Amino acid sequence: MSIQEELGTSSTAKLSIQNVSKLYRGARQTVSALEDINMEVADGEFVCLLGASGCGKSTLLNLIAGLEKPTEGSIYTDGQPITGPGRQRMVMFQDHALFPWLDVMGNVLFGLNLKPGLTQADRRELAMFYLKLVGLEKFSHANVHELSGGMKQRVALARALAPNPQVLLMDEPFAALDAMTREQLYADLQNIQQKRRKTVVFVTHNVREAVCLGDRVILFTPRPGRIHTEYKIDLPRPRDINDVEVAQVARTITNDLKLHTTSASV
Ligand SMILES: Nc1ncnc2c1ncn2[C@@H]1O[C@H](COP(=O)(O)OP(=O)(O)OP(=O)(O)O)[C@@H](O)[C@H]1O
Repeated sequence: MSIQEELGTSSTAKLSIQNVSKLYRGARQTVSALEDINMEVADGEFVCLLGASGCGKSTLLNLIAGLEKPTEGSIYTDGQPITGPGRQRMVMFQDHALFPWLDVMGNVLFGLNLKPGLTQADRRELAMFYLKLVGLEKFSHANVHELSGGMKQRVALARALAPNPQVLLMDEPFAALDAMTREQLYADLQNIQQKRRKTVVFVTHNVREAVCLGDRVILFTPRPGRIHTEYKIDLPRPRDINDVEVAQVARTITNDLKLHTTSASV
């Protein structure tokens, strides 16, 4: 594969989640984490999964990633059943999970090293392209411990984007950051999404964050997690989390959410 093909936007991914339930069977109890989930994610769509702690958001993300298997039902990408992890579905977690023994460039190269058909020079060029995209081109030789929390998450984002996956799965990636850093990352992520157009599934329990980022927000009920309501967010982009319109839509969703739980944040 040429570097030009690598840098092209991949654009045929679509997720289909059909009748998915997930039970965790323990020695003493069985937890029903998800029950009869049906949803589709269109190619290039940014979908936020929203709900209180324990409603199964991360479980669904792990099922889409292929890290776990549903107890019932199936998940398809481009019509093919997901049977395990794959390079077309990259995951980014709340904890950056960077390798401390590698520098910034080494971390971004990590996923690229597994890709066949690229020279080492191609890989370095691609890694630098993604470091530029997240605004860290001057930090390619920095060690992980020298970076702020926000910078670490930027490196994690560059590392997830570098293999050019069709689907990006993000599990509360900004939850541990301070408000100002988070706001900058909301702007950057929207900018990156405009340029690289991925199919994104983003887990959060922050209503405003979901409205700020999502094309669609899917609200889950608490255990067992079921889809309660879907909201199409038709606000213009780029959005700022402090926009009045974002706050208004968030207020509507929060009122719905309060009917089911008190532990989500606005
Ligand atoms: N490996 C596991 N073994 C047993 N139970 C689990 C496991 N993983 C998750 N659960 C249970 O499944 C339910 C859903 O958990 P999950 O982490 O998916 O929720 P969540 O909505 O992502 O929560 P949070 O917002 O707190 O991360 C919870 O009751 C949790 O305790």
